[in-house]
Amino acid sequence: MITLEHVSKAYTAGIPALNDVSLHIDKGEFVFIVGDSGSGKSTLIKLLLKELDPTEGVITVNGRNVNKIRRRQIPKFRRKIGVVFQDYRLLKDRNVYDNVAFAQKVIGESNKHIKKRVPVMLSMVGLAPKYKSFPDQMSGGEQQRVAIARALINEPEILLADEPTGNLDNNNTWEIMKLLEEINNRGTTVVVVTHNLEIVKVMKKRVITIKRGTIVSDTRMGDENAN
Ligand SMILES: Nc1ncnc2c1ncn2[C@@H]1O[C@H](COP(=O)(O)OP(=O)(O)OP(=O)(O)O)[C@@H](O)[C@H]1O
Repeated sequence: MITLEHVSKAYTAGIPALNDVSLHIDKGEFVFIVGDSGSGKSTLIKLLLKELDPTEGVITVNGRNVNKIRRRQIPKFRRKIGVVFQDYRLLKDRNVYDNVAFAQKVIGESNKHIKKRVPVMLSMVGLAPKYKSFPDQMSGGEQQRVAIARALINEPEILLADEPTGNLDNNNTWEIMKLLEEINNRGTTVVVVTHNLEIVKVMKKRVITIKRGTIVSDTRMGDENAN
């Protein structure tokens, strides 16, 4: 599903942001990526989305060698990857329905299909009654749910979440984590970048820790019992 083989990324001369990283994430896994600020987590996400190219190494996502994807093939490649960010990135001048529908419009889905599909996604994230609300009228947790619905509406195989609970209080953080777990239980591979070690501890998933651009540990549920 996701494979990195000896991947490095240097922005400038000096210590690379990622340094000889190899990892494999299987279809259906739920993985946390943790590490201090500046350790290379966002760089890794950008490489997976082909927003950046590696300086060295091979990246495979959904069976495609990302290095070999041509510029014009990038939109199609990204369709199979849902992404959510800390700051939600919703369209402020569009309501909830339109924000979610937008992801389908850009890939040319028919209005008929969109009208059926958007309410299904909004129900899944618990926001069906709020379809007419605008982002500014919603809590952070609700906005993140809209972002998740938008990320999933085109049925991606992978959901990448970069600090999805970074702006949320404790309650909303757990609600979003439960939702991500549910999405994973339905078969989507979920990769969550976070600073929040509390959630990582409680969720008991695979945890990849990055330090100064290198993977320093990769543990699975239950491994931590040894400590
Ligand atoms: N566009 C860029 N140009 C030059 N250096 C960059 C660029 N983006 C990131 N870096 C550097 O690469 C390293 C890794 O950054 P990255 O954003 O991947 O870290 P991070 O783990 O996501 O940090 P944070 O948790 O603060 O978001 C840092 O030293 C950062 O300063």
